[in-house]
Amino acid sequence: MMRNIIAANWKMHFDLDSAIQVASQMKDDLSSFGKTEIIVCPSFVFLHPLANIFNESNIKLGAQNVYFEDKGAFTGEVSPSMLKSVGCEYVIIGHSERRHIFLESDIDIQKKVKKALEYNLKPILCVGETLSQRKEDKAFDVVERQIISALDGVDLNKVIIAYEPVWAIGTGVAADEATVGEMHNFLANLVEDVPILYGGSVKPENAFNLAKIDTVNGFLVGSASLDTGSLKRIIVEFEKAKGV
Ligand SMILES: O=C(CO)COP(=O)(O)O
Repeated sequence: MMRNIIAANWKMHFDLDSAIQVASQMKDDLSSFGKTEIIVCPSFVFLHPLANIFNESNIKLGAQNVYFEDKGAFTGEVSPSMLKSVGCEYVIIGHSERRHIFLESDIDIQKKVKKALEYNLKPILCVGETLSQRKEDKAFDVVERQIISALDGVDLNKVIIAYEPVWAIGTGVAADEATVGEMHNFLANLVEDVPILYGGSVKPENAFNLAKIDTVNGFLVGSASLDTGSLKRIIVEFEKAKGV
């Protein structure tokens, strides 16, 4: 049975007080979900306090980035062992905002995936095409290249993939079900037995229909994950669609 996973990407939101408040609320409100794995990915600076909150709950902790060296003179970077030491189990790697705003290359992302796994930190690898790549009919080539490059020689058992079409992120309009289904089926053939999440404007209103797609094994949720109520409704819709 494929795992069901809902991951929350908080991006660069909240201050310490509000992060603690929302996390505590999530711990209380989301503890009844047993069939869906829940992963919350806050800013680096909130990882440690949130690890204490989620301790002994069903919510796991993820970071939003990691560096590909063990340690050393890399001002401003965060190593996998640092993340492990504060109770982090997962890490988002290759998010489109990292690729496009911070110019991370496929090679950077490959190195990050490998280094994370060396420390038993589980990567949530993000892939996805831009609008112009889709218009030029290159979506499948782009996503395949991103996957093959990032996962070259990697033990797939510990990896989660998130398909996030860049043009659907933060727009309020998710990719339609046919588009998501087509890409998820393609990915499921490319990397068998790896959970594949969809991300890009997931909200309570579209979660059910997206979750109806067999090869959608969960969601990576941005803005709708900042509010416990909407994240809970997404999980409810997801579980309803999956019949779990
Ligand atoms: O980038 C995303 C999750 O990683 C998606 O963000 P939104 O859900 O805000 O579109």
